[in-house]
This record gives sequence, structure tokens and C-alpha cells, in this order.
Amino acid sequence: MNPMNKFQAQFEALRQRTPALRSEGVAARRARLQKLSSWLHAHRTEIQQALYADFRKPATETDLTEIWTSLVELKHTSSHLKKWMAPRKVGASMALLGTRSWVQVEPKGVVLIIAPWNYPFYLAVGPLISAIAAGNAVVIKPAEQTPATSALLRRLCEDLFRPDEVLLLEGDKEVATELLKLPWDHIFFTGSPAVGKIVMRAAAEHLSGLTLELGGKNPAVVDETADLRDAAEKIVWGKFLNNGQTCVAPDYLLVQESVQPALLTELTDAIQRAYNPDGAGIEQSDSLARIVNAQHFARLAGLLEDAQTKGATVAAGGTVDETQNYIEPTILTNVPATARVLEEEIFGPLLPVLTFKTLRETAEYVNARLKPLAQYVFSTSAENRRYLLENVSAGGAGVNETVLHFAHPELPTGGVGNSGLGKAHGHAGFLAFSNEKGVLRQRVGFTGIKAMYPPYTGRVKQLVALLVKYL
Ligand SMILES: NC(=O)c1ccc[n+]([C@@H]2O[C@H](COP(=O)([O-])OP(=O)(O)OC[C@H]3O[C@@H](n4cnc5c(N)ncnc54)[C@H](O)[C@@H]3O)[C@@H](O)[C@H]2O)c1
Repeated sequence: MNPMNKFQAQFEALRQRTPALRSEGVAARRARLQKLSSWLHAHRTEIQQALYADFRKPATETDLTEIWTSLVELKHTSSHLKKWMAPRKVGASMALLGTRSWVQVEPKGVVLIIAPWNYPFYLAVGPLISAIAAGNAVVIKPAEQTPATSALLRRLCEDLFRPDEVLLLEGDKEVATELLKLPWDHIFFTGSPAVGKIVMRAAAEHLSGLTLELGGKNPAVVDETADLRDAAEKIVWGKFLNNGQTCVAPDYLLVQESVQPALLTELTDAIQRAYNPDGAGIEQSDSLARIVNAQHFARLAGLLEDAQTKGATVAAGGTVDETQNYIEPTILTNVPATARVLEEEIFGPLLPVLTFKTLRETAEYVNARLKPLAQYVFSTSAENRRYLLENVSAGGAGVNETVLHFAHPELPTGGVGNSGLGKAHGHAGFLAFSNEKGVLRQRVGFTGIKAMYPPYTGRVKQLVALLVKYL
């Protein structure tokens, strides 16, 4: 017999709470969201301090990418919740005339959220908002690599929720493994594709619902019609925000050959303007986060060394400082296809730049690889933009922009294939944590449909044949 799961008692308590949660109306759920919103405003400085302690994330970046993003999700969810919770009427088809049909949503029940370290606050709170808005009892397992944020998230949960409604359990993969053995009604996982596969296997054991928000190698295409200065500024922002540790950061560039030299100049200048405005050196910048820990520093330094050994050129940056987990924003050119930086998700401040002659080449290059989480297109040609959006498969896209599509609360966010399963944010996030129950109501005593019941006499056969014929 299996030994009792370490978290069984807490899981049972949450399960017992689900009938009360599912019967709550809009007002009670909104009140919970409102409490969360007030807590974020009241603890803004502590959130900034926690992220700074974890990987020297600049306070302004925390405001923008952890707090503001959470508040946007909260506000959007709160203001649309009544509509999302209301039954949605569906018209009757010809054969079902006389019936009434609608879709009504119900909470899935007890759900598990597993969060990563790169946006450790927002990527726990964002799915939490969707889960409680949909009426679920929730367990959050935050990332172990960002302990200050993890501890603060625990305080948030303890301050705001009963432990049988929202429970935060800190720990590493041992804790996650134990949790994954339980029969969750839904698992919402954000992290790497490798661990995503482990989570999917665990979900299969209980046929738990599943959302996988994973990563990938996101291409940014810059064609010869692009406004190069504008493109460079946006690429530099999206790439080096959080020091490159962003799931939707541009992973590598595909630049039309004729504009590569000019784009490289613009990229180098944009890096200097952003991170070295007074010439004191990029390492002194207080606008650049650090690599999260020594293990990821070593991984990235290894990627850089591997590329250089195989013949890549460092066109900008290249400095690393182990004592600070610091890696300078770095641009690589002449990168050989065998370099690991072109094979693995980089997830750090290294930017390989490849060139192409035709747009078709770029589509073929991307489509020959695992499907990315995001694609970016920089072009002033509507035809080129349309071509790339229609011919490259990716979870989401930004046109003449990076990263921002992720912050739009009503754009379904998530991957495709290797970059993820299911969508998050706004209505999509609410639906991920809900069951859409399709309901058909028949009039009592209505006999029409009974004309097709067995025994299948000649008359029944004729009637069914007519139905088939006229569809
Ligand atoms: N799609 C998105 O929205 C999104 C957002 C952020 C990050 N990501 C992706 O996340 C990855 C980086 O985050 P990470 O390094 O924290 O990912 P990770 O997969 O290593 O860890 C994520 C979470 O899974 C847990 N975990 C680790 N090993 C486990 C195991 N064997 N079994 C069960 N749980 C386990 C960790 O404790 C952590 O809470 C990147 O690939 C990035 O692209 C995706």
C-alpha cells in the first residue's frame, strides 16, 4: 500500500471547502480579489525588497512586471467577473428546435499552481487571481530559487486567506513531486518544458486538468523595411528586462542581411543608452537585474564560452563576473549552427544574431525547430508582417514590439507544442480553472424527438434519412 501522502490532510481540508466556494456569488469572489489588490498596494515596498534580495531586480522593474501586471489582471478580472460567471445562452439547431441550451461555468475544485523563479511574484499571483475568480480552492508551490519572494508570498496567503481556501507550500522539487501525486482537479504549471513533461505524466495518473506555461526559443525577425532604431530599442528592452530571464524574451534575432551592420550599431547604442547612460560602466547600472544564482550563471557563462570556442564573434558585451552573478548584455554574430546557444533556450542576456536573405528562409528556419512561445516581427511592410504571422507557428506574437502582448489581460497567453498547453490571463485564465458545463433543457412531455426512438421501423428510418439528407 502507498504510504499516506504528506499533504493528504491539507488536501482533504481544501476539498471539503469546495462546496462553500462553488456556491459563492460574484460579490464574495470580488471581495477576495479586492483584498488581494489592497494587499499589493500596501506591501509594494516589501515586494520590491524581496525581489531585490533574490536577484537584485530593480524596483522599477518589479513595479512594472510583478506588481502592475498583477493589478492589471486583478482589475480586469474583477470588472468582467459577473459576465464570465453568467450562463451563456446558445441557440437551438434545427433538429433540436424547442429546446433551450446554455453554457454554465463551475469551478474545477481543488487546484495546484506551480510557479517558476523568473517572475516569482507575478507568475504565482497571476494564476491565483484566475483560480479564485473561478471559485477554486488553491495550493501554490512557489519557486525555491527565490526564497525572499517565496516567504513574502506565504505571508500574503496567510494574511488574506483561510488555509483551506488558499494554501502556500514552500519547497523544492521534492515537495512538488509529493504534491503532484494528489488527485488535483487542475494543475497550472509554469516552468521549463523538461519539468512540464514530468508534470504532464503526473496529471495523467488522475486525469487532472492541465495548463502548461513553458518556454522556448523565441525568434525576432527584423526585415529591411523596419525602423531600425525603434526595433533595436524594443529588442534591447524585451531581451535585457529581468536580465534576459523572461519566457517571452526574444531568444535570437533573424536580421535581413542588408541591414545587419546598421542594426548592430543601433543595438549597441541602445544598450549603452539604457544601461550605461553616464559612462560609469554597465556593471554599475541599477537598472539591470542579476542572474538568479550561481548555477544559472555557470550555465550562461558556459553557453557564451561554447559559442566563442566554436567561432562566434562577440559584437557587444561579453563581460562576466562570477562574484556578482553578472553577465553583461551580449550580442553574438557569426554563430555556428552547432553552438549550444542556438540549440537551447538561452534564458539570459546573450543575443545571437543570424542573417537571412528572404522571409521564406526565416519561416523555414523557425518551423524546422520546436515551436516557440513567442515570435516577434519588426517590419513596416504589411505584407511581410502578414506572411510571418501566417507562416510561423508560435504561442503568441508581437508586431513591432516585444513582450507586451504578455501584459495584455485579454490576450490568451501560452504556448503551442513544446512551449505549452492551454492559455492563461483574463477570460482564458478564468476558463482554464472552470468547467464549462453545456446544458440542454427539454420541455417535459415533448414527443418530437421520441419519433426516432427504437424500434427502428420503416417510418423511423425514413425520418432519420431525411434528417441526414437535409444537413
Ligand atoms: N510560459 C510562461 O508563461 C513562462 C513564464 C516564465 C517562465 N517560463 C519558463 O520557465 C522556465 C524557467 O523557470 P524554472 O527554471 O523555474 O523552471 P523549472 O521547470 O525548473 O521549475 C519550475 C517549478 O517546477 C518545480 N520543479 C522543478 N523540478 C521539478 C520536478 N522534477 N517535479 C516537479 N516540479 C519540479 C520547481 O520547484 C519550480 O517551482 C523557462 O523554460 C521559461 O521559459 C515560462
